[in-house]
Amino acid sequence: MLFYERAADILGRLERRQGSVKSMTVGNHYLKPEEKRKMYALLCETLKHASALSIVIERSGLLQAENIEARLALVLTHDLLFTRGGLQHTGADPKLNLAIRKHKSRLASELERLKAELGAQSNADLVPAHLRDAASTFRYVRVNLLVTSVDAIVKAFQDDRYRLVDLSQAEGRSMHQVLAVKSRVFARDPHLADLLVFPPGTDLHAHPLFANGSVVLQDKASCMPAHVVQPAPGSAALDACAAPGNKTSHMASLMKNRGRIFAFDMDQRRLETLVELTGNAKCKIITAQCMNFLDVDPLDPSYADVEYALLDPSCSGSGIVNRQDALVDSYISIVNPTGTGGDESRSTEARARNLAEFQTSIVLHAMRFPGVKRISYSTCSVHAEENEGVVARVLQSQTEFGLAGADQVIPTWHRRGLETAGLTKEQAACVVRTMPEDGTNGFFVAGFVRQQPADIANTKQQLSELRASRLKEEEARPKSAAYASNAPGSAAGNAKKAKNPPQVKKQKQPKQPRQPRVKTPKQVKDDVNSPAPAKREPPPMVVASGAVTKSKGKKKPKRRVSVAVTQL
Ligand SMILES: C[S@@+](CC[C@H](N)C(=O)[O-])C[C@H]1O[C@@H](n2cnc3c(N)ncnc32)[C@H](O)[C@@H]1O
Repeated sequence: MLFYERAADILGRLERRQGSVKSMTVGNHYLKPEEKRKMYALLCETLKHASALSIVIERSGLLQAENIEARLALVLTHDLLFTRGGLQHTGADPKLNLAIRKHKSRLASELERLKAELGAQSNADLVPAHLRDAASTFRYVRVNLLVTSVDAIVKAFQDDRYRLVDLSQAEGRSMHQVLAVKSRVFARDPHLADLLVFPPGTDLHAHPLFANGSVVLQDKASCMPAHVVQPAPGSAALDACAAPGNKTSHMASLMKNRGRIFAFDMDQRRLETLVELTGNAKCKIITAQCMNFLDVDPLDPSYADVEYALLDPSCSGSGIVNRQDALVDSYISIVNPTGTGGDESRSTEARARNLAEFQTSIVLHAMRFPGVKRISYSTCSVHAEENEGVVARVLQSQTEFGLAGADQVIPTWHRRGLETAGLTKEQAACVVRTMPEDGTNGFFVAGFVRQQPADIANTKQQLSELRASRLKEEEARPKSAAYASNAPGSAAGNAKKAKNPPQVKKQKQPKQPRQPRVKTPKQVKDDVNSPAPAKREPPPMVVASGAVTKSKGKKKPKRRVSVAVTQL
């Protein structure tokens, strides 16, 4: 296939949602290495300008005159009108190249006419506003208080020629005006004390302060849960769905590396990333366990002193501002304005329902830990069913916990919950939402606080009933269905993970002795119950630090962590 034909083919696949722009361009084995970036750029730009290009093509009569396919016309017209070099000579059949060039002046005059109609000064102004918004999310830098202080980091950025601006003195100017794209400025975040804000597009991945663990690149919304759960230094906390560990490391930062954090996740690879990331961030109080949280026994004495629970379970991710997704969605709405996604939207609804059930069960399970007194529940979803809906169900299902008041849940943040899905106006005011127009991802956070002491006898009874019903469900399920139902929270998924905890300890490699990076529940229990080694500080916990190969004095080769990008 020639270059433009391939591009048109990928557009068709994007319409059918058969993959992402990235996977079908930079991850496309049919493309030569030198073509991959070009193809990626062509598709992103064509998608961005698809609405303007479609109008120009239609008005020019190109499709009828040359009898060419609409997607092919889009990519060809893009390059013809929007790139300096024009059409790539070998990008299409020479006859087609010639035919399209014949229409250049007509297409160009239609483009100018459209710009005049829309008051657009440049081609960039033709990009719809909602796609520009997606690119305008601020970059947030969380200061790792285990390594440094906010003041020290502010000074370090100033020394690096970044200018500190005071948002409280902005006098009616929007944050986007104060922190304009490409300017070398930054500000202290007005809501979260350990956060700094940089203009959209700032890339600090190569900055030494990121490389040495002094700062973590984490979206603002994702920094809210740790501030809502507010774990006290020296206490014990749990993170139920922890990997890749951004919120876990944030809790450790707020706890000043004092106390302990039990971090659970059922995905071993993600948990290994957690161990690495939290190790880079110098966290020393995290015990990482590869487990389904729903299988963790709240009455296990190891967790008796756990007072705080951060719950950030899997969700639809509908709040994540991903430019490419936004581009594809927008393109599909142009080429298929009436939408033929009936089945798709039905399955989305069903998925949201299943997720909400799973999310509710995670919150209710955390409430069974007798010492837990404060919980944060969060999702990066904008669907009420996964957010306010889950909160309402949790409140209806038990009486020991109530909603934390608005004064405890990022009180200065303006956007609160929706008065919907069973929440009253007062309850909705207690929870927090963020949206892309706030310069963050779409996100939701609620806090729960214990109102009555735990009824341990009742909890025990509930737990044994729960286990019995899961076992029954598992036995009743036909074997062949096991894989499909291995979703988070499903009984089969739980049973599978619980029965086959990953054995990371690899004893059979005498040349490279390793300590287990992620401990099995039994190993963790042994650690918790065994006395602290005399010289270790802090003592008994499995430390999720990068230093896991101390034993033979050999340095472990540094692994690159691909997840260390703007983190959710
Ligand atoms: C939204 S991500 C968590 C992100 C993480 N809190 C952070 O800030 O880095 C959800 C995680 O939940 C894990 N998960 C899903 N179901 C789980 C379960 N039943 N028990 C434990 N972990 C689960 C997934 O593997 C995934 O890593």
